[in-house]
Order: sequence, then structure tokens, then C-alpha cells
Amino acid sequence: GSVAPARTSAETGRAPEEFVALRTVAPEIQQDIRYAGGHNFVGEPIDGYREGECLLVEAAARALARAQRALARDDLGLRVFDCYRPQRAVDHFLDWAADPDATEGEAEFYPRVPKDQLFDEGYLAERSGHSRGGTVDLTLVDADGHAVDMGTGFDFFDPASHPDSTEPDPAQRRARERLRAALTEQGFTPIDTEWWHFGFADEPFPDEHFDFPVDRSVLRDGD
Ligand SMILES: C[C@@H](N)C(=O)N[C@H](C)C(=O)O
Ligand SMILES: [Zn+2]
Repeated sequence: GSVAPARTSAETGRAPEEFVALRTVAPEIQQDIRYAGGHNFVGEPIDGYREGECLLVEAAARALARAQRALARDDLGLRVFDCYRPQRAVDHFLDWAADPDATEGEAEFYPRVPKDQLFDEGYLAERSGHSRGGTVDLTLVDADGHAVDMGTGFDFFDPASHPDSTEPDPAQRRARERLRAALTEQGFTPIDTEWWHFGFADEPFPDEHFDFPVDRSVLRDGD
């Protein structure tokens, strides 16, 4: 008999088999998945985050595990804020950006850049590398597991968060360079606007933007 064609992720609502939970590959990496809860620039849980769990393509997860091991030799570690991001979450960001009355997060996250410029200025993307499963937002933690001071916080959309900004003090700038070195050594590429954002260069799905939910039950081993 004939073999049925493989059904796509869009048809099944499940993740391609390349996706894993970072927790299973690198349980020592801290996770604070901000879009699963209300402490983010929108001020509410973001569409598609059924749980606060870092999902990534396996090659990127293993590269992060190597970065974590290298940093541990200097009593440092990693904390991820976002990993795979469904397209419906990006669409939630777009809807939020179009609503001039939704300004709850302005003081904490974008006090100097008007929200209608966040996409044009490169702080948000209509088609994000996060939806391909190889991109991460993350910071350093110290030996006590506390976040290292990077000068600005995660998702502080502002020129001071540009990795090469001269606004942070020397220790903060060194911390950004340490994070950047740890990630680029393992095959990740930084961007110009956000010190916390890195894309895995050798990604298996360079042209896809997935929309399955953030939920371990969509993974190959999740049922
Ligand atoms: C929203 C922020 N955490 C981020 O990831 N920005 C980049 C540009 C993106 O949305 O891909
Ligand atoms: Zn990002």
C-alpha cells in the first residue's frame, strides 16, 4: 500500500521532531519565561504560551548547554527569558502595538521609545527568529543564581540596551561582552538592538515561522 504523506506542524498542531524542552537537555539553565505570565511589556500572558517552558530545536538547546558548561568554569550560568515563540504570540505583540491606549508597561519597558516605533526601531519583529525555534533571549546569573547587572533589564526597549551602548558602566559592559562571547562561541549571532537576543546560525528551519503552542505536550516525547 502507499505511505500517507507526513502531516505538517500546521496541520497537526504539534512541534516538528527536532524540537525539545531545554529542561531535558540542560536542566541547570534557569528559566523565567516572561511571556507566559504578566511581567512583560504587554502586561499580560501572551497568546500561545500554555506554560512557561523553553522549547528549542535540539541543536540550539545543545549549544546552549555547552555555553552553560563553559560559563560554569567561571562560576556563571544562564537564565532564559524566551525561546521558541509561536506566530500567534508575535501577532499579539502586533495587536498591542496598534492600540495606543495599552501603555501599562511603558515606564518599565519603553520610557524613551514610543510604542508605535518599537517594530521600526528593531526591538520587535513581525516575523521573529524565535518562531523558528533557534533564537533565545537570556542573561547571565552569578554563583548564587542571581541575575548579573547588565545595565538594563530584559526587554527594556531603549538605545541603552544596544549591546554596544556606552551608557552602562564598565562592569555592566564587561558582563554583556561575557554573555556575547559565551553565545557566539557556540554558534549564536547577536543583534544590534538587544543585548539579550541571540539567534542560532545553523538552524534547521531558516524559512519557517511555527505556530504550535508552547507546551511540552506538543513535543515528540511529550505524550
Ligand atoms: C521582544 C524581544 N524579546 C525580541 O525578541 N525582539 C526581537 C527583535 C524579535 O522579536 O525577534
Ligand atoms: Zn529575542
